Amino acid sequence: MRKTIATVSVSGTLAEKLEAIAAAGFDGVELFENDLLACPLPPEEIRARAADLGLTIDLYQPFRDFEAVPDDLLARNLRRAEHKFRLMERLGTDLLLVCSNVSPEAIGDDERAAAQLRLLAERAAGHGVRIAYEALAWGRHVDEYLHAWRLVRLADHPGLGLCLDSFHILSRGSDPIGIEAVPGEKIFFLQLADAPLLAMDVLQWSRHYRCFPGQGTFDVAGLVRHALNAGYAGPLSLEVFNDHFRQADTGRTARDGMRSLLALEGELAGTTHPCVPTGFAFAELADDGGAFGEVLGALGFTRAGAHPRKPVELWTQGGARLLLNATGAEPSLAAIGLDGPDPAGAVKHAEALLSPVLPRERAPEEARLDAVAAPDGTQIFFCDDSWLSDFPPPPAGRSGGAVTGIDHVALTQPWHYFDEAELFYRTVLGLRPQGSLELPDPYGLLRSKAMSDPGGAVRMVVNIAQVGSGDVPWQHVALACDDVLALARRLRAEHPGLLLPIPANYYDDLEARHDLGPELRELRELGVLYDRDARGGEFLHLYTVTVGRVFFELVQRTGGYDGYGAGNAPIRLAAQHSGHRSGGH
Ligand SMILES: O=C(O)c1ccc(O)c(O)c1
Ligand SMILES: [Mg+2]
Repeated sequence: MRKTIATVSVSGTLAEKLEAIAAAGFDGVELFENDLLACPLPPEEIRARAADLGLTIDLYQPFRDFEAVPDDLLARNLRRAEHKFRLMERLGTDLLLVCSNVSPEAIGDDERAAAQLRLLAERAAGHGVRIAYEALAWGRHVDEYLHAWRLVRLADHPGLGLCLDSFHILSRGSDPIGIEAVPGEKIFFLQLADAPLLAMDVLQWSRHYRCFPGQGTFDVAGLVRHALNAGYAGPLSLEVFNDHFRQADTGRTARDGMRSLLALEGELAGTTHPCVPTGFAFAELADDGGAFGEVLGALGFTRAGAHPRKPVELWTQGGARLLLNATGAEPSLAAIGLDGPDPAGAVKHAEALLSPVLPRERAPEEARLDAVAAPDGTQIFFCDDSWLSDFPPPPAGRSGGAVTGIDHVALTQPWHYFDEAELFYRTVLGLRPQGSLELPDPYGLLRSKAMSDPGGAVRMVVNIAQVGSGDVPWQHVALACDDVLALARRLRAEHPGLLLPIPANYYDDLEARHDLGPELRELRELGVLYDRDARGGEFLHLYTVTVGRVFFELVQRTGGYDGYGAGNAPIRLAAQHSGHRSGGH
């Protein structure tokens, strides 16, 4: 299907927007009036610029507060419209979006509204222009798409049809099934936006929080399916008003929009995700050649081998595999390896969704591994077992340590790319969002979203870099343990400075909330955090101090616990900040 996007959806000047939109592969744009008014180029030149870039101008918008007005106002509104029609001729576009009247002067009279819309369509036809009428969710009298359709039917003019906008329909909880009753040729345009579920006035919600399909909670694909069933054959057009998108990189947002439409098309075609990962193959830590060794040794990891030609070491414990890559960089989490049934297919899928595929020679070892860059720059490798053969076989026998594998990894996104990250993990890796949280930090608020495969084998937590709190871009690797208390006991005895201290107040409160009995004393002594879910599943966890940007979490899940101890995160954040500050930062 043709893919278009409203110019309001991305940042920049109109010239920058058009360039980025074309580069992302869109076929055309909805030209937003403000972008035109603020543009120094005459309409003919905008038209030529778009054409040079291979873009059509599919629609001009919005035209406001036209219908259902007193007669004297109608004359003025028609004069305003005439000006738009002439402008549209110069722009070479033939579809004008008219949104339902929000003015207090509008009259709640369908006959009047329809007659005036018909008149508008007649005048427009004289300029080769058609009218797409859209019900805004906050329209004065028309705020529902089926009401708009009644007016269009009543007006009965071939140049008058509907503009359907998924936000206005789904934000009000209207059932989109009614779209199927509209003849496809009367749906002149289809605008798509998703949104997070927020309890607020629809106008504020629409103007600030819209996002691309797949980034929110609406079933946008389901709505599109109804439009296609009705016979709609026009473009799929993104129309997003979003405070973050207005500040983000233009090209990046445009590519993200295209990724969203490609994924939506895949959903419509019923293609299931080809390559959901089945587990963590490894996490790769970059350091300056020794920063992590001491911590990993203390945690019970063994250095299983070194790469014959690269400064990369493999450290293992149980099923957890960590690669230490002496790049000379600040200690950080550089890459994640994911196991899956079809690594080559996974890369092809990622590439089709516009993920940057990283050059082969940047693979951490010789096996033919492909990687793509996640939105925060972390390399994601798609693996089978072959990479292990680059290392000498690990020593036989179990290490006897408490760590059994990697439970989850947490990455930090720049705050204006949070939605991009969610879409990436959803569509490229096939993970599902588990929940979104806002966690208090001593110096700000941390937004956090957990994503997981259906079986919980691959869990990723996406955090937003904190604004106004010193911008600490921490990342962490959480290691699953079979006896976290035993490990904590050993670490407290042998490496007293390694673990993050937890305040006594936390345990006093824990005692009040849960009847933990003697276990509480042990948690308190060992500085282990605790959480319990509604079904009695339990989570015990603790943290190491931070090395560069990275810290380790040690976790133990029992009874089907599926969360991340979110209630404890503020305690951890405060402890980390105080460590940083007393540490001379
Ligand atoms: O917020 C608005 O005013 C507005 C304008 C045009 C649209 O197509 C829309 O969905 C909203
Ligand atoms: Mg709209």
